[in-house]
Amino acid sequence: MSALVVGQLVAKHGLLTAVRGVSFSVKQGEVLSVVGANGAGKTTLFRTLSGVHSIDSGGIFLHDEDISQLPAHQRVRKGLAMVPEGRRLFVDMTVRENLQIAGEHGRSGSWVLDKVVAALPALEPILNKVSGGLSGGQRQAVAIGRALMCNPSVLLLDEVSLGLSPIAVEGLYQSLEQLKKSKETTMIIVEQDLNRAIRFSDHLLCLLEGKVALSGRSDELSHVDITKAYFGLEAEVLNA
Ligand SMILES: Nc1ncnc2c1ncn2[C@@H]1O[C@H](COP(=O)(O)OP(=O)(O)OP(=O)(O)O)[C@@H](O)[C@H]1O
Repeated sequence: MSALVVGQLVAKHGLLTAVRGVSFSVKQGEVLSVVGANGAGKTTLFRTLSGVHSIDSGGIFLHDEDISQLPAHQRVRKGLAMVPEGRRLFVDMTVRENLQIAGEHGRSGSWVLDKVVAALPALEPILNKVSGGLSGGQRQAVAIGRALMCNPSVLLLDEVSLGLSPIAVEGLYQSLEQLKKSKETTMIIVEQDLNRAIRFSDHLLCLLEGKVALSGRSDELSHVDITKAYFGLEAEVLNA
């Protein structure tokens, strides 16, 4: 069963069409990576899915329900949560308070504080620390924890490893692997590291200038095809 179905989605910034008729679907418990060069439309697509950017046309269906006209907070209540690029935490509050507040605004479900801390072990030693003093990797773990506290059936992760040290990225992806194994949460991720995106996801969608240039099972797509779609190159150029 598909957790999320997106049909012919179009989104604009003024006169510029950033997302041009994008369609895809993700099954419950699967991971989809959205890749593409700078300006390909990934962030606009995510902001449109989460409801902070309005669509021009097309449809977004969460478990068969059309959510495309709902405001962002109602989408969260229906089970669609986003970890935005650049983490926005309440910096004067502790990690625990940040997580608890998120829990009050989402759906009710099995993701309570203890379960979130078990899934993201990096949170345990910092629960009582003020969020403003955390490292980048710690802040990112809190941002993911906050999204989980909303009990999402679909979690959107936009460049979660941006600006983190290699060790922090490794730790973060170990936690995400754990989450993936549980099959409880469908994930759609934007990840700049193409190899990591391929390894971590079940399916891959490559955007080029707002359109789907390539999509398929991550383990069935060749590096050449992905690179070609990513940069809009012809195969002959790559092989030259
Ligand atoms: N607020 C905005 N106002 C006008 N144009 C915008 C705005 N945000 C993005 N764009 C344009 O929309 C297109 C898609 O941008 P978007 O940020 O969605 O791409 P992206 O794939 O996420 O890129 P990046 O990897 O650099 O974040 C680009 O041409 C960009 O210049």
